[in-house]
Amino acid sequence: MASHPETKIDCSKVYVKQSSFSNEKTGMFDGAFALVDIKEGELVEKGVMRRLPDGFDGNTCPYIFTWSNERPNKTWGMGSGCSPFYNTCKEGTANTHMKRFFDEDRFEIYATRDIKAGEELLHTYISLKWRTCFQDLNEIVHADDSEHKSDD
Ligand SMILES: C[S@@+](CC[C@H](N)C(=O)[O-])C[C@H]1O[C@@H](n2cnc3c(N)ncnc32)[C@H](O)[C@@H]1O
Repeated sequence: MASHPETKIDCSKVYVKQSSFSNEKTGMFDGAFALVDIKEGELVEKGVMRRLPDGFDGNTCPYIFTWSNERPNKTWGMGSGCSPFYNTCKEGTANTHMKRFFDEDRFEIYATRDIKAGEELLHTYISLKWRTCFQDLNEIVHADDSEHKSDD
């Protein structure tokens, strides 16, 4: 699909619909999906980040991004395009990775393996383990790990 060479936002390979993780038990929610086959290492989506006002507490909002390496994090951002709709999974299992350019307030999302058209796109949230609003989600994502641990 054609895009302007100077565009800062390109999510033309991605679409958003009801997530494959969504069901009556979890409640209905959306996710980002590959529109076309995407090769390992290929750019999936790129976009810009808009910083939220000082004092905004991102611990309470799951739709915005951790936008610094400082911990505890105080800088949060609103991502363009389909970026807010990517759901998450545990480390090492995601099919995409978000590269964050904090100095330029922009991001690029790359495929970590070949992705088929129609597959849900996932990346491991860097704040999954510590963000208050992800506490339940972190337990869901790592549920298998705790089952294995209790078996030990
Ligand atoms: C950044 S949003 C992702 C888009 C969101 N699903 C939506 O419909 O707007 C993060 C939220 O998506 C849901 N989510 C993300 N990954 C999930 C998963 N693996 N299983 C269940 N829910 C998930 C959680 O509600 C989480 O707080």
